[in-house]
Amino acid sequence: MLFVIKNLFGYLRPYKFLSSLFFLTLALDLLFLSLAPLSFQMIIDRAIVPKDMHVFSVIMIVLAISGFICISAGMISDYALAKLNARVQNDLRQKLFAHMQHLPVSYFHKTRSGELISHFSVDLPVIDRSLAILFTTGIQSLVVVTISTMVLFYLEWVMALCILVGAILIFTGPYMLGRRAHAINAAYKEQLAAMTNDVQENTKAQMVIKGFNLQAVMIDKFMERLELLLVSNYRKNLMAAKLERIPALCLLLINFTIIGFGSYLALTGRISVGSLVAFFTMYTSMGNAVFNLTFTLPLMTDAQVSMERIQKVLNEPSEKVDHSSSEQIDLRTTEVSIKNVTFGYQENQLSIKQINMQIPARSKIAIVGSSGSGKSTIIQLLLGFYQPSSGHIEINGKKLDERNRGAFRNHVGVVFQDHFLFHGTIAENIRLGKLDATNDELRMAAQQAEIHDFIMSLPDKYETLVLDGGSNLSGGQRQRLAIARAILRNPSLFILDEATSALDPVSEASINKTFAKLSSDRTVITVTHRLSTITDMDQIFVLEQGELVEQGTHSQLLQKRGYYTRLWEKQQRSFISSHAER
Ligand SMILES: Nc1ncnc2c1ncn2[C@@H]1O[C@H](COP(=O)(O)OP(=O)(O)OP(=O)(O)O)[C@@H](O)[C@H]1O
Repeated sequence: MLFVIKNLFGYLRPYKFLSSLFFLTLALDLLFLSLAPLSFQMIIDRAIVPKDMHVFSVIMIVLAISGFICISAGMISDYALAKLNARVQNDLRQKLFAHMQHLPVSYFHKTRSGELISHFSVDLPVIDRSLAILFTTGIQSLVVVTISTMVLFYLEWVMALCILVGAILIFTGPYMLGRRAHAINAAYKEQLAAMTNDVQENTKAQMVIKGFNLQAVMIDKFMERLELLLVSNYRKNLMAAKLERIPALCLLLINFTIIGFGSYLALTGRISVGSLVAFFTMYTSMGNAVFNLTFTLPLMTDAQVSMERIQKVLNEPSEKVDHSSSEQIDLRTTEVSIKNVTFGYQENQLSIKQINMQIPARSKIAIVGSSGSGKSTIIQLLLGFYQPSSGHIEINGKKLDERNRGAFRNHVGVVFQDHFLFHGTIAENIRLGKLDATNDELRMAAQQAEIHDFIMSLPDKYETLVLDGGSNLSGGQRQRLAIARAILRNPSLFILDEATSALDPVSEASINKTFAKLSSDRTVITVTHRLSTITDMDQIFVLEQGELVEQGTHSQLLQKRGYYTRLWEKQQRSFISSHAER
């Protein structure tokens, strides 16, 4: 509970004025609510029993004025809390999302996307609810209990002592269950995140599922997941019920004791009837407050787990990128050197072994090799997504990890194998390459990527909506948009990782010509399987099982009659046979 309260107050720190307004008005509101039962004693003992109309009128006027102040204060505190709560939620969403943007690619490779989504869809709403309830019911109940206890001690200390002991008993049960409740809640949230992940994966895989008729298999798999979630949910609900039920039982026991003992004191004339009524009224309001407090206990456990889950993401170290730095990199006069680089995604499994590559400025190089030979891994290392386990990469003669990676990436135009398009218009998607690009620049990039004519044939032209991931476009159209995005950036280094793999050979040759024109004074690194597209490259690096096995120009490599020649001849044979079949 303390952890939750400390965190919630931490979230309020930036809003000093609103917080002060809230707590001040809340205090006024609660002071009246807590002391109101005392008016029964005054009215009975000082007005009704002595039949004093004047005192009665004064008490009623004081009550009316206090009531007005109390209602106004309550309304202001509602307004302040509503605003505070919305701001805190907003801050947390912003903080979490901004932090995610700076997490390294390796984090996303090892974390299920459903897990991250569940922080927004499950954990943040829990914090929202806990803040609302703790700062209304929670604080209200706590203040009522504190003030009531003091007044009860003033009215009848022996009975008050009984209540205090009872109140301690009420919270002992939930306190002892705390650790177990935390574990159960954390397990439930993990299962919930796994289910979110399954649903997300399923929506993305619908074509494969329908194509392979896997609906029944998917439903069975999901049922297995739901089985686990069901058990976990049941445990969580049962624990929440226990956390509420145990205090409720204790409270009943105290009620019984207090009613009996209080009535006995009044019967034996040790306290006045007014005091007894005031005591019972005060005790009833205190009992309600204690009861409300017990309701907040399961929520506090829930909030603690959610806060810890969010904090875990926020504690993940960010990638070293400083976009604000003005470090200048000009690859037109420099080179890229990969020196003795070894790397494995897992410690005991190397994907790249002792690779050396010299890529001079303005050169066009290709990296080829069979599937899984490590081509894309080199690109990921080059972009600084991962750190080599030994060796290093130099850009412009300076180690990449000593450079400002943001500044370096500003000079790179990259087209990935999985070119992602965002939900938005075609223009917005291309403009991501250069946010301040003019419409003319945008059109020019689209023309160079040979997608302009297609865009103009659409009813909404550049304002056509691209659905999530570009699902309303063909693979080739998506690829061309991604190429236009990279061209618009006007980079000094093009990195093309299977950038034209979705295009037909004629379109691919045409786009390659565009790149050749564009890159006359730039460095181009191409990863490809189609050897026919790289015959005029300045240098070709051939990888096999993470090792650099050959390098040279196309003709030099053919003369070696090694691994490259075998790959080349294999592709030529399949090209000839596919043409012969037509
Ligand atoms: N994120 C990752 N986590 C763990 N292993 C990975 C990851 N990405 C790639 N690998 C492994 O690293 C090796 C090299 O993969 P890489 O993607 O670099 O090959 P590639 O030559 O680009 O293949 P392809 O031509 O099929 O795209 C493979 O064995 C692959 O399984």
